[in-house]
Amino acid sequence: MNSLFDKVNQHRKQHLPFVLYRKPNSKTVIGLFQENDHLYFSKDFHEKGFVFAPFRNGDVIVFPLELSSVKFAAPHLASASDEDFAGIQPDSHDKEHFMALVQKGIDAIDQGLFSKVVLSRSEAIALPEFDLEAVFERMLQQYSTAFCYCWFHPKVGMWMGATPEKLLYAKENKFNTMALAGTQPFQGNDVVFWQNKEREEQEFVTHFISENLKDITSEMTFSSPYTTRAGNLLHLKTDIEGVLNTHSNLKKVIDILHPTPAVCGLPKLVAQSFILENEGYDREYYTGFLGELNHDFNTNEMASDFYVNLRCMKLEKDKAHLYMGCGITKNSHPEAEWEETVNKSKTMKRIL
Ligand SMILES: C=C(O[C@H]1C=CC=C(C(=O)O)[C@@H]1O)C(=O)O
Repeated sequence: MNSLFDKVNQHRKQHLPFVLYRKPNSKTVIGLFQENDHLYFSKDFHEKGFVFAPFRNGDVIVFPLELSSVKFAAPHLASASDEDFAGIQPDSHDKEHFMALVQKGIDAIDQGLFSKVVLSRSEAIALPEFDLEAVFERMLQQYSTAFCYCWFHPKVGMWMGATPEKLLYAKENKFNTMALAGTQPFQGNDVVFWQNKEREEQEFVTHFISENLKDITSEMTFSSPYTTRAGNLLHLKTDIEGVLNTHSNLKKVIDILHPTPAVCGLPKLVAQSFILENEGYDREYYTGFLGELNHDFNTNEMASDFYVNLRCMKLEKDKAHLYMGCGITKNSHPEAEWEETVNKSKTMKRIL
């Protein structure tokens, strides 16, 4: 990792953009270093490079391959600990505010405005000392099955995260994605019981993908939902794969999938307006997506590999802003949803 971090430190000093990432279950860390400080935006996902997209429909930033240098590292990491972690306690004001927001979401569902909405909050924590290399290594070590990244652009800021959710992998006309939703803490048990609330919340996502990709695919297969672990949390997941038909292209698939009901809601546009009007803060890149665009940096093949930006934080000089949300359905309870965000906040708190 030393020479990779020499390059990172050089780039940070010169205020130049870079991204470091490691794919789920991979041992290789890839670094992409843009050699100027322009902000480039993708035009219909035709470029090759690394994209970073916000939650709201808007400009998708790309680090273009032809303007960047690439470096690899294969760090030796100690094995992760399973210790429970209490973490810094959030403010009681935040709790009241979030529970009121969840109640408003439940009321809107009862009034028939939408059937699911994903509501979130952000929490700032002080970081008097921050060692990027140490934090990044802890993230790799703790979350071997996540997509781990650190992304920086001098005109946007620094973001870091360890997300369990793939948005889309596409190569030629084949693709795969997942429906990930429903959360409970990992308690070391082999047999896990899921309530109807979580099952329904996850089925919404699977159903949305199946209904909406139908017109641009010629084949699609779905696994049964199964339990998957992300750090100290468990989720329900359905694997989805298929073949895109000739009416399709990458832009069309992304426009359909993003933002999925795992981070936004159903129907998508009403849920999104409710979020924008009521959450009371700007999600920016949280619940956006990021990843390789039209280029697999490991194999140099033409493929795209995008992840949803979850379990992430925005880093400022002496502060980190953490972001976490949860799917609200008619059966949600504000207190339980609050606890879920507290558990999700530990993903980043644990490595700081
Ligand atoms: C919106 C988040 O998680 C999503 C992904 C998995 C499980 C979720 C849930 O159980 O609510 C969310 O849909 C987040 O972690 O901030």
